[in-house]
Amino acid sequence: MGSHHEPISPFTVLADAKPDDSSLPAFMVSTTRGFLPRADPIVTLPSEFDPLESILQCMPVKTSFCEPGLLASGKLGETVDAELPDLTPHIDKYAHDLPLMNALYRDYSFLASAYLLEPCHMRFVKGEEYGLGRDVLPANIARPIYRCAKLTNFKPFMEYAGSYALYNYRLADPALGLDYSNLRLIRAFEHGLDPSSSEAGFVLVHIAMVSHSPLLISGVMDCLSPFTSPSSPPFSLLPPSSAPSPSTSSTQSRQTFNRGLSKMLSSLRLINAEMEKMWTRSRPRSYTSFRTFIFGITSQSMFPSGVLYQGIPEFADQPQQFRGESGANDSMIPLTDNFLSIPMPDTPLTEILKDFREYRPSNHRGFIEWVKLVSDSLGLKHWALHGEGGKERQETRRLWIKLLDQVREFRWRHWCFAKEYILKQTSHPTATGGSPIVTWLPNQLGAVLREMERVYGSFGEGERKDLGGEEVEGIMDLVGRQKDMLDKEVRRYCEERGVVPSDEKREREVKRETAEVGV
Ligand code: HEM
Repeated sequence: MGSHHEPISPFTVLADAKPDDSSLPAFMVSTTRGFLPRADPIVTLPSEFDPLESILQCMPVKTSFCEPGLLASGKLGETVDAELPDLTPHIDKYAHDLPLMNALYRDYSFLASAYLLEPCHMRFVKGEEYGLGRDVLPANIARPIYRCAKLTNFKPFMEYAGSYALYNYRLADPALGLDYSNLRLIRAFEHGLDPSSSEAGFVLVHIAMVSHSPLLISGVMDCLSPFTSPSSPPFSLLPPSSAPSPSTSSTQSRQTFNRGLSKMLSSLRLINAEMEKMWTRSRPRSYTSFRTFIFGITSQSMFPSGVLYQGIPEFADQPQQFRGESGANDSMIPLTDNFLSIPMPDTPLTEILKDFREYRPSNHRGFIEWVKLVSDSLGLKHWALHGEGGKERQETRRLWIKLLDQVREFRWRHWCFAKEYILKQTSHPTATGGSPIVTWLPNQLGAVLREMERVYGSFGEGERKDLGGEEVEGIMDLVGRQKDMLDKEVRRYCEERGVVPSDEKREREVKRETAEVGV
């Protein structure tokens, strides 16, 4: 566990999201908008892009006029090939307006995914296997999406934040703000332009959850401020044996730290409560039909060798592979994982987790990495749980366990979603982001459950009793039960689907983690 006394250079989290400044990227972390874009997404494109707008309006299975659109009859591909001009030359005129570039990136990425996956959708609705998608993206989509993606720093394929979810809402009445009933989708594949549809509900629940992220971010910043601000009094992060007795400044710093943790906890509770509403806002049986369009082009049977982007010399005629949109690209849980230094097992599945973290706005990525750097290099977890601090330290421990419990709750509910929305509905083995569906989510959920037991077990018996009695004990009882349940469920799904669970491998991992990561 490292100790570090040099101040770490600060990361700028905006206190004013500057919604009118179009020279800044659409996505920058702020304490007012959190991980949402700095301003509500741009809906209307300049008139040069009318041909794009017109195809996108006619595209969904059910259009905004409630008529069957191009995807209902499988006519999107031929319409794009026959009617869409290459509008790339118009892009550079607006290149200074980064939020507009983001809107164009969103719109071209919707078109690209619909174009590539349309044949799979047509087979799916007939009850057949997905088969193969189109493996060539024509220049009239490839060139403009490549250009906008370069300007906005996204991959030239649909992403969760920049396109499908967080840059895809408008307010029905601007005066009513981000209230759920006021949110509408800008683009959709299936029935999503109807706000009561499952497609709309699926996307809008993500947005409603992220609307609670400002408090999470400001909690993290409050916690880290004594460590990262050069003007604050330094306090000890040394192991307990060599730590000096608590001084006023360290007590005050711990109080500040605990206030930050409480903010994070309030935010995560709101986020989890919003997530629970998914069950009614988006129905499990409807998920697999709009999901066809959000698959990626890596590790998917529909694109065994990826996709050739026409007209992009930089790609040198080599097929490209990108992960599909996935909540795995959301930033709230990765932020909390990094802040709490939750160790992930050293498995190929964790490599997928790291890869997912590449698919997000660059400012989000920078922030999450900065939090990891601060947390790891200062040995924050060790100080929080075992550093000096008297009764304030007990409070830190209580809050830390409750924060871990929120991450557990998120991942447990998420595993329940995966069972009901995916495993019960389809045998396709990979999720939209290209992760193996039976084992990937349990990889991280299992890691959190084990971390909770490890952290709790690192307190002395008397200290545990003093942690707040039944609430914390109740949390830990649940952890034990869920660990057993998860193991049994994963084993059963693996058996049913012929996936190798590699229990021995898992046991080896647990042993290694326990040996390596003392708290
Ligand atoms: C019906 C609802 C949902 C389903 C079926 C679902 C499905 C999935 C699947 C299958 C994955 C695995 C990665 C991949 O795509 O390949 C995943 C990952 C993830 N999703 Fe969702 N998701 C749902 C809702 C949400 C919501 C509302 C959020 C909120 C932000 C979210 C956040 C995440 C996160 C953070 C991960 C990474 C998990 C981890 O780190 O352990 N998901 N999701």
